[in-house]
Amino acid sequence: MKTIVAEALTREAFAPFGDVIETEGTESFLINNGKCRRFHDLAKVEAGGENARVLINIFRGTPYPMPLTLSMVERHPLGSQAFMPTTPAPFLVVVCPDEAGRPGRPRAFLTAPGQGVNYARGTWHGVLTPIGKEQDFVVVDRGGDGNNVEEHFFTEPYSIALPETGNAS
Ligand SMILES: NC(=O)N[C@@H](O)C(=O)O
Ligand code: NI
Repeated sequence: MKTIVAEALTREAFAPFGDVIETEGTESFLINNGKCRRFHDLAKVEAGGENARVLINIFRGTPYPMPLTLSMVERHPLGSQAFMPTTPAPFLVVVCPDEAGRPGRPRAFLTAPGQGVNYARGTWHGVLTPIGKEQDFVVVDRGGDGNNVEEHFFTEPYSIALPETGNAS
């Protein structure tokens, strides 16, 4: 198996795949008579196709052993998909560039506590991957008619390792 080591998630590194959802380095302004700070327009929500609408969901993810055996990635051709953790624990994000309709070599990112991600429409990604314990996420994605998931199974799985030695499964 080829091993890929996760890198720290940054807005710049993730830009080809979507948005990093965090307050750091973003525009914000006070609302509610100064009692609330709005961190505004952090990610691009896309919902295309017939009868498209935006869904707000909660995903309760079960952790995966590390290093992760990545045998499949998927994408959503009709909309974006955002994952925002409700607890400040890091999780694993895996994405692939698209190469003529097939996923290229995966890239893995370890989020900082509290960071979320928004996969741009059609971005190849691994499924939700918490680390070490069950974690809830607010998930914003697309509902409506038509099929919004395409899966790709690798002929040879990849091993996705965390940057430090914390890869014990
Ligand atoms: N299938 C589903 O809703 N979840 C996946 O899209 C995922 O990215 O985890
Ligand atoms: Ni998905």
